[in-house]
Amino acid sequence: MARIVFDLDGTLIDSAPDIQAVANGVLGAEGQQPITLEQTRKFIGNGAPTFVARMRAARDIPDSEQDRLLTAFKIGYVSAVELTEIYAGAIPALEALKAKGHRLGICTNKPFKPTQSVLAHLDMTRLFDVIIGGDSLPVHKPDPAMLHAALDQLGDGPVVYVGDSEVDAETAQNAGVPFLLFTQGYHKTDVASIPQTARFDSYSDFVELVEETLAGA
Ligand SMILES: O=C(O)COP(=O)(O)O
Ligand SMILES: [Mg+2]
Repeated sequence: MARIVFDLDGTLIDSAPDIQAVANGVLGAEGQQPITLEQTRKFIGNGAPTFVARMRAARDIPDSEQDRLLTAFKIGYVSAVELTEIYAGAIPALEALKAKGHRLGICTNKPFKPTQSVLAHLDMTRLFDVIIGGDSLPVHKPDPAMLHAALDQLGDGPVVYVGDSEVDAETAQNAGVPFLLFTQGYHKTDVASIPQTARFDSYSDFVELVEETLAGA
């Protein structure tokens, strides 16, 4: 049986509307204009500190405000669950993989507490044997240590990593594992230019794609 590890934001859940709302709450309290959903999607991927730095840069807020605004952002982030939606077909696909005996994990740059909150809110915690957040280790993706930590906790067996961004592709390359790219998430460049084993647009044929990838690995 295999170990299948997933990124979270932009891969299993469309969380950008919640992240945008938290960001705009922080900006509003500073007397700043809001950021758009499109900007939010571009700023996601490298964890909360980088998101806040990109948000500040969009509003010309100086570096000296980083720690204060990151603290405010993280406070709002823990309960930011109401606007997030699971991508169509993701839950049946995860359940089918589990039913086949595969072990599933999460490896996200989202901080651990908001990860726990949103997974619990969406009744998804039950699906995963390991959850590693962006602040669970001293380093985060694209450092392969997060993925290695998740894989170690899942035991033995072949591996697939599933994500939506350039950061995930780099993480998979750094860890030397096959990478499946979900094209509907928050990538910044053309999907064809992102290093990948294969890519998919919908979860309807995802289980077959995983089995093919495992067979070819
Ligand atoms: O929080 C982020 O920046 C990205 O989260 P992800 O790693 O689940 O895409
Ligand atoms: Mg992602």
